[in-house]
Formats: sequence, C-alpha cells, structure tokens
Amino acid sequence: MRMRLVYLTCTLLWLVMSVLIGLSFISRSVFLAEQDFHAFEQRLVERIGQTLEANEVVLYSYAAFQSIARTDVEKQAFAARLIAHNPQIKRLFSFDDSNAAPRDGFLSTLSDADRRQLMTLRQAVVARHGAPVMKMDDRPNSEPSFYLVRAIDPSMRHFVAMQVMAAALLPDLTKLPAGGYLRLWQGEQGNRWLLARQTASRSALENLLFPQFNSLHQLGGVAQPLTLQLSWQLGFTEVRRLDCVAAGVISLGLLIAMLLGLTRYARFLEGSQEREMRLFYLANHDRLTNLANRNLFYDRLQHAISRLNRKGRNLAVLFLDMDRFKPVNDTYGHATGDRVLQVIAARLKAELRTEDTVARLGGDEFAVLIEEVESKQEIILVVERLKRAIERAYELDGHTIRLGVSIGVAYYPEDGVLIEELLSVADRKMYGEKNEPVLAV
Ligand SMILES: Nc1nc2c(ncn2[C@@H]2O[C@H](COP(=O)(O)OP(=O)(O)OP(=O)(O)O)[C@@H](O)[C@H]2O)c(=O)[nH]1
Repeated sequence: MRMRLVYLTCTLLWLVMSVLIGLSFISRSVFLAEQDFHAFEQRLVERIGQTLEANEVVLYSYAAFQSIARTDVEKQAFAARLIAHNPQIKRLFSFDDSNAAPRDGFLSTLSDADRRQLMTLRQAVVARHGAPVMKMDDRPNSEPSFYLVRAIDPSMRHFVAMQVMAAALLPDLTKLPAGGYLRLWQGEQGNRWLLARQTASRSALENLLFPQFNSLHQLGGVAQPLTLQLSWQLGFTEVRRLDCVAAGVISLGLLIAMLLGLTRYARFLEGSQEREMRLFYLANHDRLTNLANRNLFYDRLQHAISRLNRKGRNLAVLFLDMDRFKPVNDTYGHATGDRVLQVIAARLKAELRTEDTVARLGGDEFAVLIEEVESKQEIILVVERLKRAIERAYELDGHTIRLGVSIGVAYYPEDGVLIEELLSVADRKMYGEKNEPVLAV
C-alpha cells in the first residue's frame, strides 16, 4: 500500500516534470519563432516600402520625360524601359484634362469604367496641387492593383498614371509559413483591402496551445497609404524536432532514474520489513526449539481469553515440567540435553492441533494453550497423549534416554480469569503431580 502510494506520487511527479520540460522546450521554440516572425515582418516592410518609393520615383521620371519627349513612340519606349526594371508596374501612361482626348493613345484602350476612375483620380490630384494620389482598381474580377496618378505641369491639365500590381509588391509571400495571415489594406486597417493571403489554418488544439503573433505597419506615406497586417498562429510544426528529441531524452532519463530510485527504495523497504519480522520472531520465539517463548505465549493467552469472553467458551492451559532432565545434561552433556529439548518440542507439536500454542517457558518447562475446549475429558486424553509422547525413548548420539513429565492443567474460567491465576493454578497442579505422580487435572 505504502509502495503503491510512492509509485503513484512518483508517476504524477514524473508527468508534471515531463510536462514542464516539454513546456520549456516549447517556449524556446516559441521564442525562436517570434524572432523569425519579426525578421520576416521587417523584410516585408522594407521590401514594400522600397517598391512604393520606386513607384513614386518612376512616376516622377515619367512625368519629367513628358516635357522633353518629342513623340509618343519615345514616350512609350521610355515607359517600356521603366516597366522592365519595375515588375510591379503593369502600365504607365499619360492623359489630358479632357476625358475625350487621350494624349498618348493608351487611354483609348481603356474601358469607360477605367477612364472614369482616372477622371476621379485626376480631381483628387488637383485637390492635392498635383502631388501623387492612389486609388484601387475597382473593376470586378481584375487582379488586385491600384492606380497612382500625378500632374505633369503646374497648370494641372496633363497627368501621368501607372497601374501597380499588388501581388508584385509581395514576392516573399511564398515564404509565408503555415498558420500565416497577411492583408494589405488601402489606408487604415478596416478599409478596403488590396491583397489578402492566408496559408493552411491551424487546428483548434494548436490555437489553444500556441500563441499568435500579430503586427500592423503603415506604409507608403501620403501618396500610397497602405497598412500591412501580419499574423502568425504557431503550431506543432514550429516545435523543433531536435527540441522534441531532447525533451524526450530528458524525460526518459528522468523516468529511468526514478525507476532505479524506486527499485532501490522498494528493496530497502523489503529488507527493513524482513529485519523487522526477524526481530519480531526472535523476540517471540525460543531459539533452541523455535517454539513460542513466554512473551508470545502470554500474548496468545491474553487474546484467547478476550475472544472467549465474547463467545462464552472454555480454554485449558497445560504446564509441563520434565522429570529427571538434569541427569541427561550431567550424563550425556549439555549439547545432548539441547537435542533432547528439541525432540521434545517436535513431539509436543506433533501431538497437538496447529491452532494450539506450544511454548517453552524456560529450562525444561513447557506450556500448552488449548482453545475451544469442549470437555475436561478431551483434555485428559490430550495430557495422556503428551505424556506418552515424551516418555518414548530418545535415541540420540548412540544413547537411549528416558524422561518423564509432570503436567498440571488449569481451565478458564473455572480456575481463574486472569493469565497469572491460570498459570499459577497449572503450575501448582504440576508440582502436585511431581510430588505425587497422579494425573493432576
Ligand atoms: N541442555 C540444556 N539444559 C538446560 C537448558 N536450560 C536449563 N537446563 C537445565 O535443565 C535442568 C532443569 O532443572 P530441573 O528441572 O531441576 O531438573 P530435573 O532433573 O528435571 O528435576 P525435576 O524436575 O525435579 O525432575 C537444569 O539442570 C538446567 O541446567 C537448556 O537450554 N539446555
């Protein structure tokens, strides 16, 4: 029971420690992932910022080129060169104040809806004194893009425009990890979004166990106001394999160390239990005969009396003292005397039931406790049997030894209800028999 409790406590302890070890490794992975996230975020912000700046420079150069170019062919060639160096720009063109009179022919290729968009933008540019203004492409089913328009001259009658493809602003998107979410808003977050990307979402368990990193960045200044929203929900894939192995090895090492400790502790407990049992045995048994000693006999008698008190039954205490034992020692030596005592013990046990208690009280004195006594006649028969057994010749070391025995019997409750009373009555009767060898029952 005690060992089971120790095992249970250790198992719980191991589980808690393993969880803590696992968590510490996960938090390390989370820390590293957070660094990756910030590096990715910084790369994107820089990249988009540079592209947006390039948009304005290209538009400015194209506007300046309008005044020195002599033909539309020159303008178109210049635009083509600029587009070739800036893959985010899809179209670069100029147009007039008038909706109906395209300057370089390009506007004529636009749909009415496109043209209306540019006219709206043109008004916004005028409102900003010719400075660049952006507007998202509103056409349905078109690839996400925006127009950037600025005036060519202070009179604000001639304009240049470019169409920028949003996807080309974010070439690094292929590196967006699982659980990643990105949005590019026009203006503030919550306005219309220009571009949205989302990779495989995480499971509910991962959402619960792992943190999510979020960031918002304003980009593009006044001309191209954009907001970049970036989120990354971490999951099991971010827990590094090496960390998993390390956590597993530490946890396993802990388990092995704990099991070794427990095995040693269990052995120690077993040993101390054995020692306790041995000490108990020595304290309660006679070393020579291995019979119960006086201590244990008194204890058994006390228990038997308290049991009988409840049941209202009888018991008998037999006091046995060997006759002519001293001459055995004197004639054949103490060692032979010891052997005789051992044989006596064995014969007594053989004649009695296992539930009866046989004890050696000291020297050549023995006592027997018989419980559940039906009648005195039954005890008389036992006493005769014991006498016969002890009086049988002892064939030891080539000698034939003969002994007699005197037995006194006390009955509970007839002769007394206390241990001392019963033993003293049995002792007295035994002495009576010794002096006058008649069965004293
Ligand atoms: N061999 C041996 N002898 C013991 C041991 N303990 C006591 N004795 C001896 O047993 C004898 C017991 O004394 P008594 O009971 O007077 O001897 P007895 O010859 O039986 O005398 P009665 O009872 O009057 O017949 C003594 O000689 C003790 O030395 C023991 O452990 N081993």
